[in-house]
Amino acid sequence: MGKTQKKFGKGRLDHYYRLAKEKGYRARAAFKILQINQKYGGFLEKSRVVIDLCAAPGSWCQVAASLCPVDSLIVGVDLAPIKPIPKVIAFQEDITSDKCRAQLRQHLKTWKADCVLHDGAPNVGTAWVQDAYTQSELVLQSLKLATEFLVPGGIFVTKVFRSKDYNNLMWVFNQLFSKVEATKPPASRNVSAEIFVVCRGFKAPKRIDPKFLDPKAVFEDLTDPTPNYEAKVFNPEKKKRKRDGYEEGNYTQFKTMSVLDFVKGNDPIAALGSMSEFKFEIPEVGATEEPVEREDTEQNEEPPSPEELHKELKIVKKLEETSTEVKELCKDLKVLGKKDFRLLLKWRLKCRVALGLDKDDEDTPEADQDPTANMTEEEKIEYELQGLQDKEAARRKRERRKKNEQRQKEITRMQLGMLNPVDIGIEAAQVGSDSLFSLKEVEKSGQLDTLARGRMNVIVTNEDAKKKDVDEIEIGENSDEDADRLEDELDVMYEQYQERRAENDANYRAKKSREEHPDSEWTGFEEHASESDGDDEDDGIKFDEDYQSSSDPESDDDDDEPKPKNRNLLTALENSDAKINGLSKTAHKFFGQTVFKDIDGLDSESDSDEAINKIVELRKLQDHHPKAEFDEENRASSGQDDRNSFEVVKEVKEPTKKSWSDDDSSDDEAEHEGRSAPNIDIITAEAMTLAHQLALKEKSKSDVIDESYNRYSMRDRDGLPQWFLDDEDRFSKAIRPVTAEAAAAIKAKLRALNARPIKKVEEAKARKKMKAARKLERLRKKSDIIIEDPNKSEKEKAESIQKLMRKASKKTTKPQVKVVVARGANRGIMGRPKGVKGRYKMVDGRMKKEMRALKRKANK
Ligand SMILES: C[S@@+](CC[C@H](N)C(=O)[O-])C[C@H]1O[C@@H](n2cnc3c(N)ncnc32)[C@H](O)[C@@H]1O
Repeated sequence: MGKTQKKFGKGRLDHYYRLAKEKGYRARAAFKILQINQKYGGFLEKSRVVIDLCAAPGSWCQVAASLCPVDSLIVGVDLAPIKPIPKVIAFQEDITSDKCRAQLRQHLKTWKADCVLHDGAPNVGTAWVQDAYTQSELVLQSLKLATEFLVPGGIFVTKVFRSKDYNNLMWVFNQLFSKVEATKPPASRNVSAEIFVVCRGFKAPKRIDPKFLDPKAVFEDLTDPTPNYEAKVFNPEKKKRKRDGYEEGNYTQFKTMSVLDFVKGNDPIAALGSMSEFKFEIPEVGATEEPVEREDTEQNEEPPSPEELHKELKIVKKLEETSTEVKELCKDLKVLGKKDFRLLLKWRLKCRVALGLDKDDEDTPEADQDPTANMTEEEKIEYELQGLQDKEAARRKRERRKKNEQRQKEITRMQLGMLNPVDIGIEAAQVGSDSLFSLKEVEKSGQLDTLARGRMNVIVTNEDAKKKDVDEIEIGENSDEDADRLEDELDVMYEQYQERRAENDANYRAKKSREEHPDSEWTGFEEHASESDGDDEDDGIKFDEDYQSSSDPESDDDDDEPKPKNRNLLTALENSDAKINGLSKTAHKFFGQTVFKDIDGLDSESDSDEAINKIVELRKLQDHHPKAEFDEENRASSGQDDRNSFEVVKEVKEPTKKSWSDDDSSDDEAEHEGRSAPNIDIITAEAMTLAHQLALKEKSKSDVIDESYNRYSMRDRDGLPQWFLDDEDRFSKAIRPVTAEAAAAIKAKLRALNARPIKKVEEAKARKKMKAARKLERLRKKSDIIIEDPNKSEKEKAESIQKLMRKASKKTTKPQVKVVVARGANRGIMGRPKGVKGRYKMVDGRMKKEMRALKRKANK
């Protein structure tokens, strides 16, 4: 098989490749040094001694041999053998070895080099095994040789790669040379990360700090001193293969640390991010791979003795907070989640208090570290005021959070039917004032009976009545402030992580928007109560608008402003004139829908809930005929209500069979327009299975309701962080059965959906149709005129119409535009080019190429 030539990237055999062949250079790299030499004043022409490090196959040596003065000494060295070059001494050696240095010395004798060239790159030669050094280390090694052999004022040319080490290298070059410039000769491919640094004016210091030439010192000095371990929680680093091997002296990925170091260290997050285990042992000297800076011991202070450490460890172990859970968590830090980290951080704070490193907020005598000691009277007052304000704000925030959590919990329970109103009152009273309301308030307002009798949506709280109790909650929480702060930071990071995900992941965005606009079913009045502008008088209890805004546990966190205090606990609304024909506004709106318009008697004042219940029942029976005449008997008004029955009323779709059908044509959509409930489309195999089961009467409604009460539906979500809930929603959910038929149905449905033309095509077709219709209309009008013309005979009329029709059916073709490339005879001419008829367009020959290049650039 013949050799195939690569056409792209580095493998492309380009202009310089051919030129090198032409000129007899061993590599196209020759042009790089030629161009550098030209740019920097032809230094090779003035060099009598040149050392070429990493010279194989030897093109730089060839250039040097051709440019340097006739009797110059040119020495080339490489790991790979270099075929002999006239006027060049070449030998095979590793430039990082002492042997190489010795050989160079041997060849140079007492001379010094005017110029040291280095074009080394690991893994490009043939000596793969020896090529252990990284490019930057190789550069530093070559610099080392250069500093040894260069004359004062000499030139060092080296190749470097743009990497994180680049700046460090440049810094070192600048210390040793008076002029340092980076350049990329045209012969160097743009796709290559290489650039060349030309260091002129070697300073030839008498003594060079070995650190300047020590790869460890040069490349590690400037590494980020404080890695952000916190960020690692939500921004895990992309795992890279350890191509460089293990860290020096650390041949394991499992890192341990003594709990004492964790507790005493001032960067617990770093420890949590980098360690694998916290050991309940005293720290050995040098045992931790990453030495921990301690807050408690000053740099020059004596380290604690082993006895002291034992004592401290004992205290930590005996601490009440050092639970089995904490111990287990310490065993494998790499598998912990945010909640576990938080627990460990809290535990650390407690340990610090126990070890006397921190003071417990509760018994900290403020005078101990009185920051106001050096303040003027005015400053003191301001300081105190500020402190009070901060405290008040924090208290309010905590208070609201707790309140909301409690409310949320109770409302969820009530919605699930787990509580009746009396329970709520009792529970709230037990919990304290930080709940929905206090029973005393209810009693005072005289609404206790009303409350106990009926079902309610929301109970309004009286904020003032609670204030005195809130202070109690505050106790013991100050010590958690640090943990709170960390928690907040993590929450912010989680939000940012979600934003980033939303930006990059279209599926995620779609899912979110589905969550925001769910195709929820209408489940009765209560769900919509909050939307009805506080008109939900069904229970005789006013819906507090404030409540609505504060019921979102997240909404209040940023908002420290106190809410308006119009929270009268209960407001009797029996006499409210908001009722319309005996129905609440919501109910009135509902029965105002077209499906009810033929049902007589709904307007009558005597129509009460029982009649409505009957409607519901009737509709259930009639299912297919919602607009059927309502029996006279059923219209009779009757006694008192059982409002709960509304909750199960669902909108009945007209043709029932269509609700399960896969046909979602536009006609169908039009049919559904104007209805209150959305056109529910079955898109998952689970839903399809359920639909089949319901349709085949394998399952009843009550079965479905029963199934919805499972261990997942009763989950307590209050107070849990969003990231946790998101995870739960993803992984901890009921697995619904799927039948093969349902899966096949969904598959077929999706196939049909995909087979449909896209919107644009449909639109284009519609436009075409519309144009044709207009044309036809115009023709019709014209032919009408012809027919009505009294001066024409019937034959003439027929002919004229036929002519019209022929003209209309004639296909019109767009005039073609001829593209003329402006080259050769056409270049630079004004006006129509010779021999071109009709419409034409002059184009630049390069345009196509350039457009492509621009596109490529934009895509990068
Ligand atoms: C890009 S080539 C040099 C091309 C050369 N300048 C020319 O014009 O022909 C890089 C060379 O660096 C050499 N090299 C890599 N590591 C080396 C080392 N430690 N000691 C000596 N040579 C090394 C490789 O063997 C390879 O031949």
